[in-house]
Amino acid sequence: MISESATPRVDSEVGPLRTVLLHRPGNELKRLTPRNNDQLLFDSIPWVDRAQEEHDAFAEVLRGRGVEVLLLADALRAALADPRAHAAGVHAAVDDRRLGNDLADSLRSHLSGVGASALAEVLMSGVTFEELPATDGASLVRKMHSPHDFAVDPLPNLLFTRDSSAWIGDRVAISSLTMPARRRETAVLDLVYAYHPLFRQAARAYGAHSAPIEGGDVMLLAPGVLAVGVGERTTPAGAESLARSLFADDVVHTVLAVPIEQERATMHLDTVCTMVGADAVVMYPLARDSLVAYTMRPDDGGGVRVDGPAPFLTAAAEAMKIDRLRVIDTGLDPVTAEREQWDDGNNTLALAPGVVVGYERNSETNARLEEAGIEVLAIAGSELGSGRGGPRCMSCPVLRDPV
Ligand SMILES: NC(=O)NCCC[C@H](N)C(=O)O
Repeated sequence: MISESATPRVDSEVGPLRTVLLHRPGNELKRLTPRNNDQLLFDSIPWVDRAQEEHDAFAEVLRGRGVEVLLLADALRAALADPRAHAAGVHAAVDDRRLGNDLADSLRSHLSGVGASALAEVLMSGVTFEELPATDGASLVRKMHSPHDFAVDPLPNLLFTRDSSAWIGDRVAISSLTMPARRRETAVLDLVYAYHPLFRQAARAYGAHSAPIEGGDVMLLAPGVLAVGVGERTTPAGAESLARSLFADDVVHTVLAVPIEQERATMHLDTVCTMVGADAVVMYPLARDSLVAYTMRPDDGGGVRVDGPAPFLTAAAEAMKIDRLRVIDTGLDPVTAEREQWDDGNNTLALAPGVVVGYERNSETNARLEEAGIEVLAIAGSELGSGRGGPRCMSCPVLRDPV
Protein backbone atom coordinates (compact mmCIF):
# COMPACT_ATOMS: atom_id res chain seq x y z
CA MET A 1 0.00 0.00 0.00
CA ILE A 2 1.33 3.37 -0.94
CA SER A 3 -0.05 4.86 2.25
CA GLU A 4 1.97 2.57 4.50
CA SER A 5 5.26 1.86 2.83
CA ALA A 6 6.16 4.40 0.20
CA THR A 7 5.55 7.90 -1.04
CA PRO A 8 4.52 8.59 -4.63
CA ARG A 9 7.37 8.40 -7.10
CA VAL A 10 7.67 7.53 -10.79
CA ASP A 11 11.05 7.43 -12.52
CA SER A 12 10.23 5.52 -15.67
CA GLU A 13 7.49 4.28 -17.96
CA VAL A 14 8.12 0.62 -17.27
CA GLY A 15 9.31 0.11 -13.67
CA PRO A 16 7.02 -2.37 -11.87
CA LEU A 17 3.76 -0.53 -11.32
CA ARG A 18 2.69 -0.38 -7.68
CA THR A 19 -0.03 2.26 -7.47
CA VAL A 20 -2.16 3.86 -10.14
CA LEU A 21 -4.92 6.46 -10.22
CA LEU A 22 -7.90 5.48 -12.41
CA HIS A 23 -11.33 6.96 -12.89
CA ARG A 24 -14.24 4.54 -13.11
CA PRO A 25 -16.56 6.22 -15.61
CA GLY A 26 -19.74 7.45 -13.94
CA ASN A 27 -22.77 9.62 -14.56
CA GLU A 28 -20.72 12.16 -16.46
CA LEU A 29 -20.80 9.76 -19.44
CA LYS A 30 -24.61 9.86 -19.34
CA ARG A 31 -24.43 13.53 -20.28
CA LEU A 32 -23.13 12.71 -23.76
CA THR A 33 -25.62 13.19 -26.60
CA PRO A 34 -25.26 13.29 -30.39
CA ARG A 35 -25.41 17.08 -30.08
CA ASN A 36 -22.58 17.51 -27.63
CA ASN A 37 -20.28 14.52 -28.12
CA ASP A 38 -17.89 16.28 -30.51
CA GLN A 39 -17.47 19.23 -28.20
CA LEU A 40 -17.01 16.88 -25.25
CA LEU A 41 -14.31 15.00 -27.22
CA PHE A 42 -16.09 11.65 -27.63
CA ASP A 43 -16.48 10.03 -31.03
CA SER A 44 -19.74 8.29 -30.19
CA ILE A 45 -22.18 7.82 -27.36
CA PRO A 46 -20.87 5.15 -24.99
CA TRP A 47 -23.06 2.44 -23.49
CA VAL A 48 -22.34 3.46 -19.92
CA ASP A 49 -23.03 0.17 -18.11
CA ARG A 50 -20.75 -1.69 -20.50
CA ALA A 51 -18.06 1.00 -20.22
CA GLN A 52 -18.14 0.51 -16.45
CA GLU A 53 -17.88 -3.26 -16.84
CA GLU A 54 -14.91 -2.84 -19.16
CA HIS A 55 -13.28 -0.44 -16.74
CA ASP A 56 -13.88 -2.76 -13.77
CA ALA A 57 -12.22 -5.55 -15.77
CA PHE A 58 -9.27 -3.25 -16.55
CA ALA A 59 -8.88 -2.45 -12.84
CA GLU A 60 -9.08 -6.17 -12.01
CA VAL A 61 -6.28 -6.98 -14.46
CA LEU A 62 -4.12 -4.42 -12.67
CA ARG A 63 -5.05 -5.67 -9.18
CA GLY A 64 -4.37 -9.22 -10.36
CA ARG A 65 -0.79 -8.12 -11.05
CA GLY A 66 -0.40 -6.63 -7.58
CA VAL A 67 -1.16 -3.02 -8.50
CA GLU A 68 -2.97 -0.86 -5.95
CA VAL A 69 -5.81 0.96 -7.73
CA LEU A 70 -6.89 4.36 -6.43
CA LEU A 71 -10.15 5.66 -7.86
CA LEU A 72 -10.39 9.36 -8.58
CA ALA A 73 -13.98 9.73 -7.35
CA ASP A 74 -13.05 8.21 -3.96
CA ALA A 75 -10.00 10.44 -3.75
CA LEU A 76 -12.07 13.51 -4.61
CA ARG A 77 -14.71 12.70 -1.98
CA ALA A 78 -11.99 12.18 0.63
CA ALA A 79 -10.34 15.48 -0.30
CA LEU A 80 -13.65 17.38 -0.17
CA ALA A 81 -14.13 16.30 3.44
CA ASP A 82 -11.68 19.10 4.29
CA PRO A 83 -13.71 22.33 4.60
CA ARG A 84 -11.06 24.31 2.68
CA ALA A 85 -11.28 21.83 -0.20
CA HIS A 86 -15.06 22.01 -0.08
CA ALA A 87 -14.98 25.79 -0.40
CA ALA A 88 -12.50 25.53 -3.29
CA GLY A 89 -14.71 22.89 -4.94
CA VAL A 90 -17.74 25.17 -4.81
CA HIS A 91 -15.67 27.95 -6.31
CA ALA A 92 -14.47 25.63 -9.10
CA ALA A 93 -18.00 24.48 -9.95
CA VAL A 94 -19.69 27.86 -10.35
CA ASP A 95 -19.01 30.06 -13.34
CA ASP A 96 -20.39 33.58 -12.93
CA ARG A 97 -19.91 34.30 -16.61
CA ARG A 98 -22.33 31.55 -17.50
CA LEU A 99 -24.85 31.95 -14.71
CA GLY A 100 -24.83 35.67 -14.00
CA ASN A 101 -24.26 36.95 -10.49
CA ASP A 102 -27.65 36.12 -8.98
CA LEU A 103 -27.89 32.52 -10.13
CA ALA A 104 -24.20 31.99 -9.41
CA ASP A 105 -24.63 33.26 -5.85
CA SER A 106 -27.64 31.06 -5.27
CA LEU A 107 -25.87 27.96 -6.66
CA ARG A 108 -22.81 28.72 -4.53
CA SER A 109 -24.92 29.02 -1.43
CA HIS A 110 -26.73 25.75 -2.25
CA LEU A 111 -23.49 23.85 -2.90
CA SER A 112 -21.90 25.21 0.27
CA GLY A 113 -24.51 23.22 2.19
CA VAL A 114 -24.16 19.85 0.41
CA GLY A 115 -21.89 17.03 1.56
CA ALA A 116 -18.62 15.92 0.01
CA SER A 117 -20.21 13.16 -2.11
CA ALA A 118 -22.84 15.44 -3.61
CA LEU A 119 -20.29 18.13 -4.39
CA ALA A 120 -17.96 15.56 -5.96
CA GLU A 121 -20.84 14.42 -8.17
CA VAL A 122 -21.51 18.01 -9.27
CA LEU A 123 -17.84 18.53 -10.06
CA MET A 124 -17.69 15.34 -12.15
CA SER A 125 -21.13 15.08 -13.75
CA GLY A 126 -22.12 18.73 -13.93
CA VAL A 127 -25.60 20.20 -13.45
CA THR A 128 -28.27 21.09 -16.01
CA PHE A 129 -30.47 24.16 -15.68
CA GLU A 130 -33.46 21.99 -14.83
CA GLU A 131 -31.50 20.35 -12.03
CA LEU A 132 -30.64 23.67 -10.38
CA PRO A 133 -32.34 24.18 -7.04
CA ALA A 134 -35.46 26.37 -7.17
CA THR A 135 -34.89 30.03 -6.32
CA ASP A 136 -37.21 32.93 -5.58
CA GLY A 137 -37.76 35.59 -8.20
CA ALA A 138 -37.32 35.62 -11.95
CA SER A 139 -33.98 34.90 -13.62
CA LEU A 140 -33.43 35.80 -17.24
CA VAL A 141 -30.62 33.26 -17.37
CA ARG A 142 -32.89 30.48 -16.19
CA LYS A 143 -35.72 31.50 -18.52
CA MET A 144 -33.57 31.77 -21.62
CA HIS A 145 -31.55 28.59 -21.24
CA SER A 146 -32.94 25.25 -22.32
CA PRO A 147 -33.58 23.01 -19.29
CA HIS A 148 -31.00 20.60 -20.71
CA ASP A 149 -28.20 23.16 -21.07
CA PHE A 150 -25.38 22.75 -18.62
CA ALA A 151 -25.18 25.19 -15.72
CA VAL A 152 -22.06 23.28 -14.68
CA ASP A 153 -20.33 21.31 -17.45
CA PRO A 154 -19.78 17.57 -17.03
CA LEU A 155 -16.25 16.16 -17.29
CA PRO A 156 -16.56 12.89 -19.25
CA ASN A 157 -12.84 12.90 -20.01
CA LEU A 158 -11.91 12.43 -16.35
CA LEU A 159 -11.67 8.80 -17.51
CA PHE A 160 -8.31 9.70 -19.01
CA THR A 161 -6.41 10.25 -15.78
CA ARG A 162 -3.11 10.19 -17.67
CA ASP A 163 -3.74 13.59 -19.11
CA SER A 164 -4.84 15.58 -16.09
CA SER A 165 -1.77 14.91 -13.96
CA ALA A 166 1.59 13.17 -14.27
CA TRP A 167 4.23 12.12 -11.76
CA ILE A 168 7.81 12.87 -12.67
CA GLY A 169 10.19 11.63 -10.00
CA ASP A 170 8.68 12.71 -6.68
CA ARG A 171 6.85 15.68 -8.22
CA VAL A 172 3.39 15.87 -9.61
CA ALA A 173 2.60 18.08 -12.58
CA ILE A 174 -1.05 19.03 -12.70
CA SER A 175 -1.86 19.68 -16.30
CA SER A 176 -3.12 22.88 -17.74
CA LEU A 177 -5.46 21.21 -20.26
CA THR A 178 -5.97 22.76 -23.66
CA MET A 179 -9.47 21.86 -24.76
CA PRO A 180 -12.33 23.84 -23.17
CA ALA A 181 -14.16 20.56 -22.41
CA ARG A 182 -11.29 19.46 -20.17
CA ARG A 183 -10.06 22.69 -18.56
CA ARG A 184 -11.97 22.24 -15.29
CA GLU A 185 -10.21 18.89 -14.73
CA THR A 186 -7.23 20.98 -13.58
CA ALA A 187 -9.24 22.25 -10.61
CA VAL A 188 -10.46 18.75 -9.70
CA LEU A 189 -6.93 17.30 -9.66
CA ASP A 190 -5.67 20.37 -7.83
CA LEU A 191 -8.16 19.62 -5.03
CA VAL A 192 -7.19 15.96 -4.84
CA TYR A 193 -3.47 16.65 -4.65
CA ALA A 194 -3.82 19.55 -2.23
CA TYR A 195 -6.18 17.92 0.25
CA HIS A 196 -6.14 14.13 0.00
CA PRO A 197 -4.12 12.75 2.91
CA LEU A 198 -2.00 10.59 0.58
CA PHE A 199 -0.87 13.52 -1.49
CA ARG A 200 -0.79 16.51 0.82
CA GLN A 201 3.00 16.36 1.10
CA ALA A 202 3.52 16.01 -2.64
CA ALA A 203 5.77 18.58 -4.23
CA ARG A 204 4.52 20.11 -7.47
CA ALA A 205 6.32 20.54 -10.74
CA TYR A 206 5.18 23.35 -12.98
CA GLY A 207 2.23 25.61 -12.17
CA ALA A 208 -1.18 24.16 -12.92
CA HIS A 209 -2.25 27.34 -14.68
CA SER A 210 0.86 27.73 -16.83
CA ALA A 211 1.05 27.21 -20.60
CA PRO A 212 -0.70 24.00 -21.71
CA ILE A 213 0.72 20.56 -21.11
CA GLU A 214 -1.22 17.28 -21.03
CA GLY A 215 0.08 14.10 -19.40
CA GLY A 216 -0.49 12.02 -22.55
CA ASP A 217 2.39 14.00 -24.03
CA VAL A 218 4.69 13.41 -21.06
CA MET A 219 6.84 10.30 -21.26
CA LEU A 220 9.68 9.36 -18.90
CA LEU A 221 11.99 7.50 -21.26
CA ALA A 222 14.46 6.77 -18.45
CA PRO A 223 15.25 8.26 -15.05
CA GLY A 224 16.17 11.89 -15.72
CA VAL A 225 15.07 11.80 -19.38
CA LEU A 226 11.67 13.13 -20.36
CA ALA A 227 10.05 13.29 -23.80
CA VAL A 228 7.24 15.80 -24.27
CA GLY A 229 4.99 15.67 -27.33
CA VAL A 230 4.12 19.08 -28.75
CA GLY A 231 1.06 19.19 -30.97
CA GLU A 232 -2.70 19.57 -30.63
CA ARG A 233 -2.53 19.76 -26.83
CA THR A 234 0.88 20.57 -25.35
CA THR A 235 2.31 23.81 -26.70
CA PRO A 236 5.98 24.74 -27.15
CA ALA A 237 5.56 27.16 -24.23
CA GLY A 238 4.11 24.38 -22.08
CA ALA A 239 6.99 22.03 -22.88
CA GLU A 240 9.51 24.76 -22.14
CA SER A 241 7.95 25.78 -18.84
CA LEU A 242 7.71 22.14 -17.70
CA ALA A 243 11.39 21.66 -18.60
CA ARG A 244 12.43 24.81 -16.74
CA SER A 245 10.54 23.74 -13.65
CA LEU A 246 12.04 20.22 -13.69
CA PHE A 247 15.56 21.55 -14.31
CA ALA A 248 15.22 24.07 -11.48
CA ASP A 249 14.29 21.28 -9.07
CA ASP A 250 16.94 18.92 -10.50
CA VAL A 251 14.31 16.28 -11.32
CA VAL A 252 15.45 15.54 -14.88
CA HIS A 253 18.57 16.44 -16.89
CA THR A 254 17.13 16.24 -20.42
CA VAL A 255 13.78 17.07 -21.97
CA LEU A 256 13.10 16.13 -25.59
CA ALA A 257 10.37 18.22 -27.21
CA VAL A 258 8.83 16.05 -29.94
CA PRO A 259 6.61 17.70 -32.57
CA ILE A 260 3.56 15.59 -33.45
CA GLU A 261 0.83 16.17 -36.03
CA GLN A 262 -1.84 18.53 -34.75
CA GLU A 263 -4.66 16.10 -35.47
CA ARG A 264 -7.18 14.21 -33.40
CA ALA A 265 -5.65 10.84 -34.33
CA THR A 266 -2.35 11.97 -32.83
CA MET A 267 -3.59 14.23 -30.07
CA HIS A 268 -0.87 13.10 -27.64
CA LEU A 269 2.57 11.54 -27.98
CA ASP A 270 1.23 8.35 -26.38
CA THR A 271 -1.16 7.83 -29.29
CA VAL A 272 1.81 7.07 -31.55
CA CYS A 273 4.41 5.68 -29.17
CA THR A 274 4.57 4.00 -25.75
CA MET A 275 7.35 2.19 -23.93
CA VAL A 276 7.10 -1.57 -23.58
CA GLY A 277 10.58 -2.21 -22.13
CA ALA A 278 13.45 -0.25 -20.60
CA ASP A 279 14.93 0.26 -24.08
CA ALA A 280 11.95 -0.56 -26.31
CA VAL A 281 8.90 1.22 -27.67
CA VAL A 282 5.94 0.27 -29.78
CA MET A 283 5.45 2.96 -32.38
CA TYR A 284 3.10 3.80 -35.21
CA PRO A 285 5.13 2.81 -38.30
CA LEU A 286 4.47 6.09 -40.08
CA ALA A 287 5.95 8.00 -37.13
CA ARG A 288 9.05 5.86 -36.87
CA ASP A 289 11.15 7.66 -39.42
CA SER A 290 9.55 11.05 -39.22
CA LEU A 291 9.59 11.87 -35.49
CA VAL A 292 12.24 14.39 -34.48
CA ALA A 293 13.19 15.95 -31.18
CA TYR A 294 14.56 19.24 -29.88
CA THR A 295 16.83 18.52 -26.92
CA MET A 296 16.62 20.84 -23.90
CA ARG A 297 19.24 20.75 -21.16
CA PRO A 298 20.06 23.21 -18.38
CA ASP A 299 22.90 25.52 -19.36
CA ASP A 300 25.60 26.84 -17.06
CA GLY A 301 23.95 30.22 -16.64
CA GLY A 302 20.69 28.88 -15.17
CA GLY A 303 18.93 28.97 -18.54
CA VAL A 304 17.97 26.28 -21.02
CA ARG A 305 20.06 25.19 -23.98
CA VAL A 306 18.12 23.91 -27.01
CA ASP A 307 19.69 21.66 -29.67
CA GLY A 308 18.24 20.02 -32.73
CA PRO A 309 16.01 18.99 -34.24
CA ALA A 310 17.52 15.52 -34.62
CA PRO A 311 15.81 12.18 -35.35
CA PHE A 312 13.83 11.22 -32.22
CA LEU A 313 15.28 7.73 -31.92
CA THR A 314 18.84 9.07 -32.08
CA ALA A 315 18.22 11.91 -29.62
CA ALA A 316 16.39 9.57 -27.22
CA ALA A 317 19.14 6.90 -27.25
CA GLU A 318 21.79 9.53 -26.67
CA ALA A 319 19.93 11.07 -23.72
CA MET A 320 19.16 7.63 -22.27
CA LYS A 321 22.80 6.59 -22.70
CA ILE A 322 21.92 3.41 -24.58
CA ASP A 323 23.09 2.20 -27.99
CA ARG A 324 19.65 2.39 -29.50
CA LEU A 325 16.01 2.66 -28.57
CA ARG A 326 14.44 -0.47 -30.02
CA VAL A 327 11.25 -0.04 -31.97
CA ILE A 328 9.14 -3.18 -31.86
CA ASP A 329 8.35 -3.54 -35.51
CA THR A 330 4.65 -4.24 -35.82
CA GLY A 331 5.29 -4.75 -39.54
CA LEU A 332 1.72 -3.79 -40.30
CA ASP A 333 0.51 -2.73 -43.70
CA PRO A 334 -0.40 0.98 -43.80
CA VAL A 335 -4.17 0.42 -43.64
CA THR A 336 -4.11 -1.97 -40.67
CA ALA A 337 -1.54 0.24 -38.95
CA GLU A 338 -3.75 3.30 -39.40
CA ARG A 339 -6.84 1.46 -38.14
CA GLU A 340 -5.10 0.12 -35.07
CA GLN A 341 -3.36 3.41 -34.31
CA TRP A 342 -6.77 5.10 -34.32
CA ASP A 343 -8.00 2.45 -31.88
CA ASP A 344 -5.07 3.06 -29.53
CA GLY A 345 -3.00 0.06 -30.54
CA ASN A 346 0.16 1.99 -29.67
CA ASN A 347 -1.28 3.20 -26.37
CA THR A 348 -0.10 0.45 -24.04
CA LEU A 349 0.32 0.66 -20.28
CA ALA A 350 3.46 -1.10 -19.01
CA LEU A 351 3.06 -2.96 -15.73
CA ALA A 352 6.73 -3.98 -15.79
CA PRO A 353 9.40 -4.25 -18.50
CA GLY A 354 7.94 -6.54 -21.18
CA VAL A 355 4.41 -6.68 -19.69
CA VAL A 356 1.77 -4.32 -21.05
CA VAL A 357 -1.99 -3.83 -21.09
CA GLY A 358 -3.55 -3.25 -24.53
CA TYR A 359 -7.00 -3.25 -26.10
CA GLU A 360 -7.94 -6.72 -27.38
CA ARG A 361 -9.36 -5.22 -30.60
CA ASN A 362 -5.85 -4.38 -31.83
CA SER A 363 -5.17 -8.01 -32.57
CA GLU A 364 -2.49 -7.44 -35.20
CA THR A 365 -0.41 -5.05 -33.09
CA ASN A 366 -0.80 -7.31 -30.04
CA ALA A 367 0.25 -10.38 -32.01
CA ARG A 368 3.42 -8.63 -33.20
CA LEU A 369 4.20 -7.51 -29.65
CA GLU A 370 3.79 -11.09 -28.40
CA GLU A 371 6.07 -12.33 -31.18
CA ALA A 372 8.67 -9.85 -29.95
CA GLY A 373 8.45 -11.32 -26.45
CA ILE A 374 6.15 -8.72 -24.90
CA GLU A 375 3.34 -10.12 -22.76
CA VAL A 376 0.10 -8.35 -23.69
CA LEU A 377 -2.73 -8.40 -21.16
CA ALA A 378 -5.66 -7.75 -23.48
CA ILE A 379 -8.73 -5.89 -22.21
CA ALA A 380 -12.05 -5.10 -23.85
CA GLY A 381 -12.48 -1.47 -24.83
CA SER A 382 -15.36 -1.18 -27.27
CA GLU A 383 -17.09 1.41 -25.09
CA LEU A 384 -14.08 2.87 -23.26
CA GLY A 385 -12.48 3.52 -26.64
CA SER A 386 -15.33 5.79 -27.74
CA GLY A 387 -13.49 8.62 -25.98
CA ARG A 388 -10.39 7.83 -28.11
CA GLY A 389 -8.04 6.71 -25.39
CA GLY A 390 -6.40 3.42 -24.46
CA PRO A 391 -4.87 1.83 -21.35
CA ARG A 392 -2.08 4.38 -20.98
CA CYS A 393 -4.49 7.28 -21.34
CA MET A 394 -6.76 5.76 -18.68
CA SER A 395 -4.09 5.45 -16.01
CA CYS A 396 -1.92 7.79 -13.98
CA PRO A 397 0.93 5.85 -12.34
CA VAL A 398 1.60 7.19 -8.86
CA LEU A 399 4.24 4.72 -7.71
CA ARG A 400 6.58 2.56 -9.76
CA ASP A 401 9.57 0.61 -8.51
CA PRO A 402 12.91 1.32 -10.17
CA VAL A 403 13.46 -0.70 -13.35
N1 LIG B 1 -3.40 10.38 -23.64
C1 LIG B 1 -4.46 10.33 -24.44
O1 LIG B 1 -4.32 10.18 -25.64
N2 LIG B 1 -5.66 10.53 -23.91
C2 LIG B 1 -6.88 10.40 -24.59
C3 LIG B 1 -7.78 11.55 -24.36
C4 LIG B 1 -9.10 11.42 -25.07
C5 LIG B 1 -10.05 12.56 -24.79
N3 LIG B 1 -11.33 12.29 -25.35
C6 LIG B 1 -9.51 13.86 -25.33
O2 LIG B 1 -9.80 14.16 -26.48
O3 LIG B 1 -8.82 14.58 -24.63
